[in-house]
Amino acid sequence: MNDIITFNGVTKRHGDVTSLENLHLEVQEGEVMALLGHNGAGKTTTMKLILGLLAPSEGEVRVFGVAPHGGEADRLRRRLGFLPENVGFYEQLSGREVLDYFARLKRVDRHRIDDRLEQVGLGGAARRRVKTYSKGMRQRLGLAQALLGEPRLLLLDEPTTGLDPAATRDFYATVRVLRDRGCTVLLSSHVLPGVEPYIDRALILGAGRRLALGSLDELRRQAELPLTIRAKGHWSASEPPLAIPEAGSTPRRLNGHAQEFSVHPADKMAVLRRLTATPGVEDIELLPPTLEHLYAHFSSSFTPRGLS
Ligand SMILES: Nc1ncnc2c1ncn2[C@@H]1O[C@H](COP(=O)(O)OP(=O)(O)OP(=O)(O)O)[C@@H](O)[C@H]1O
Repeated sequence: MNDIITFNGVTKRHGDVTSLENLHLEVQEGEVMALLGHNGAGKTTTMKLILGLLAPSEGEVRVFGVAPHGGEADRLRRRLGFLPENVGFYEQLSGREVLDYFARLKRVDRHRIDDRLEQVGLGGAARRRVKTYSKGMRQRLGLAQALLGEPRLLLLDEPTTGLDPAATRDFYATVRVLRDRGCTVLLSSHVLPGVEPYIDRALILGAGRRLALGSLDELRRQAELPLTIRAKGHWSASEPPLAIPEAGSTPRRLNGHAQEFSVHPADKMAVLRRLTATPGVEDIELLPPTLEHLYAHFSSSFTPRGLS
């Protein structure tokens, strides 16, 4: 696989403030990478370095093999699509007119505007004024704007902030189609449950430093957090809780129909074997740590700026 983005020991300083410190990162062609971190962790700085809006203080950034703030910047920017946080549009224009305006600004083919609107599910609303669009439709118009010129790399800064779960799902479903067509996507988000099903890997930043990097499975292996095993059945309040010695502790009783064990990953199979052989257990659910659990785990290992 080709690396589309490479950060090699990148540090960015603004006077006394270090917004990114010695970051090493490779983003490969066709992957969706999430950039996660608290406010001020360095996510926007990372995006600005990729866009060539900032130059590194130390180290080297390469995008499609070239330095984004160097002599190739203009040519490179045509291969990038960017959806900034809080994107704003002229309310009186239709979605189609907004895209036409951006296509002229970007000097890209205006004949593909209708395709872009269809691609993000706004074909039917193309001639409606933006002021009549919902928040979800505006974000999808922002995505259509980022797709002008058919970029091979998309940068999405907090693209689903303020969207409800259904609109978030629709937005990321569109992003997944783009990924399946070979587009590389880097997105930042605070809405972890919404983004979890759609990402290939996550980079967790804390105070400008890399705290963790990997796929969900890799992060789970690194974190070694317990998983939840839920046994389902019918138990009366007077019955004792299930006794599963391999689990190492007594279960939490959720109600008369479910009991939950917190199990170290290494003990998972032994607990499952015991539960399947236990009378009264009718069903078993496995709940691995979510992206939110992993994020909390890795970000608990650093001190936020100003508290050290
Ligand atoms: N031009 C600047 N001058 C001084 N400090 C800056 C500048 N740009 C960024 N910073 C600082 O660098 C740190 C990282 O900022 P950045 O905007 O990259 O964070 P972020 O993770 O995107 O945060 P948020 O989630 O709030 O958008 C912050 O402490 C910020 O105040």
